[in-house]
Amino acid sequence: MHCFPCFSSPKNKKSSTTNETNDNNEPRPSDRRRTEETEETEQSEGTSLKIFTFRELATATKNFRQECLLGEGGFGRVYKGTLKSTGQVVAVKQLDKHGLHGNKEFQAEVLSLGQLDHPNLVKLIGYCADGDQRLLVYDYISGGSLQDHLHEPKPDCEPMDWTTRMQIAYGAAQGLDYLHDKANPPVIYRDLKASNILLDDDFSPKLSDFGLHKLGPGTGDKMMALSSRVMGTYGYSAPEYTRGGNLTLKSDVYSFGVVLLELITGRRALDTTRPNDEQNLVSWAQPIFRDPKKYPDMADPVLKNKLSERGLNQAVAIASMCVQEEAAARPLISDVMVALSFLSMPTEDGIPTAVPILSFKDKSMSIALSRHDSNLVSPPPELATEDEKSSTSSGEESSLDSEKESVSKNKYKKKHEEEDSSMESDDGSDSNSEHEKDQDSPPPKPIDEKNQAQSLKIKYRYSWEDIDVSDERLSSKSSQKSNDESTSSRYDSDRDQEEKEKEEEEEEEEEHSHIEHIHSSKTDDDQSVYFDNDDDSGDDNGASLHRIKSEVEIDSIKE
Ligand SMILES: Nc1ncnc2c1ncn2[C@@H]1O[C@H](COP(=O)(O)OP(=O)(O)OP(=O)(O)O)[C@@H](O)[C@H]1O
Repeated sequence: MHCFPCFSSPKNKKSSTTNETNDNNEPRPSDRRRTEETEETEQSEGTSLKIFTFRELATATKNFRQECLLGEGGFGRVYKGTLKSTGQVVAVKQLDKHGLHGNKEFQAEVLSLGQLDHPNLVKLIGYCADGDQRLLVYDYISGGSLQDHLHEPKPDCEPMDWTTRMQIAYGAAQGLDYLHDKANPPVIYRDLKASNILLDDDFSPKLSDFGLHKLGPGTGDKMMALSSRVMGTYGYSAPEYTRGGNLTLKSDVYSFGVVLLELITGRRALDTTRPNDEQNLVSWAQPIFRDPKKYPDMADPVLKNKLSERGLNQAVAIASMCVQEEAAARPLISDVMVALSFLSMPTEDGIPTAVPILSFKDKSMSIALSRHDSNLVSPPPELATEDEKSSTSSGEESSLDSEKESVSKNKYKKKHEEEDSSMESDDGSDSNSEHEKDQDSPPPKPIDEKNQAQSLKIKYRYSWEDIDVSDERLSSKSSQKSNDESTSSRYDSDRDQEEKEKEEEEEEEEEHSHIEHIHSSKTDDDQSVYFDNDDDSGDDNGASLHRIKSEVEIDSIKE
């Protein structure tokens, strides 16, 4: 049993002022007038967002009283409140004034935030823009943050069990996948960390604080110097972001990997109370990633063997993929999400009976769901030592995957081009053709629970691709160039192998003609662009990472 009430009481993290008589928060005459005129809260046109008066929110939070203060973050103070009109309990975020925007600008940003809706995101229910006051009103999430539960548990609270941890990771991955893959345009979270993952009463995670960077300090008319808010949070920020401000969807994947490591180890992303070489969680974990035998030593001691070694190995493997130095080598969050969906399966004894076998090779991650008693796990190729690489390739999972995964980036580049041209219809709708293809294919075949030798194989392929996009939301320009240069040199070296790969491709097609493609949960939209070019470069060095194709197959494990 976990005890959420431990974290339900309001807390004051940074503020020491009492707001009862805070002049700044005094309702303005115009607010009073509006409240008197309109009994009901206005609805923002075309959205479900409510427009609150300052007075309504002042009433809800007892005039922003200290006892209602939940805490203070990089964007301002957050108060717990109860809306008088509906009785709904809300969290009211009062944005700092130095990030102040004009009314129109603020509303445009808020309206786009209001479109985001997913069970694993904290729901924005409304806002207030009155005079120089900017407030956001969210659903109140009663269970506290992951940070509270993992790192600051109350003495009478039991530690979170393994399955719960994996379920939290899975839910957080779903929320992030929504922002990256489903939101249009995609949203880079920027500041994913344990304190921004709020937990509901049933431990369902909700990501908070997303999409606020345009409203907070560091933006707007009164631009501040590069603030800690803009630079993310140390210990969670991807190296490319910390070094040069290069921000992509893969920076979020890095931060996610750090959170997953926290869940696995029970350690903080940054813990200055530990010895020097253990203070930064990722730096501490990197050498261990190379030695799967040491994975059990990484597990949070409070879990005391109440976890499956296989599950642990797989979770560590996923985390190690996510926190790789090279952004391009990190998996997409959608792939991480699929892997975690298996690891988070609840079982009676808390030990999953089916765990995915992951393998990582040539920018490709395969996941096989197996009921075999295999503890095998392979770290990403970038992390494996030469010895490990060769031993992995002779292991069981290698027999599952090696034949398919030896195909190089160039070959997939070619395939992708073919797919692109065949998918583009006259009206430009490419998803329909795939949909039609799906309708023609045989219906999904369920996994046979009794067939121990059956596996579910999900395969994602990546390829380097020349691309020309300019969505600034996908990347900042500053240090993209170095990324592009390194990718294009790799791309060149691949060309030399073209003939060999052609042969491999033909062989592979023959080998797998018998495999029944039962289901594909991915659409062509998944062939997304994850890096954009340096617009200023004007050359064709900009190579981008594409996911070419995902497949889900049921196949027999070869013994
Ligand atoms: N919707 C919400 N429901 C319940 N509590 C919330 C909600 N949003 C924020 N809080 C709490 O309010 C406090 C301040 O949150 P906020 O997100 O502003 O800052 P933070 O996450 O602590 O720091 P940072 O701004 O650096 O991310 C935290 O304790 C947070 O858990």
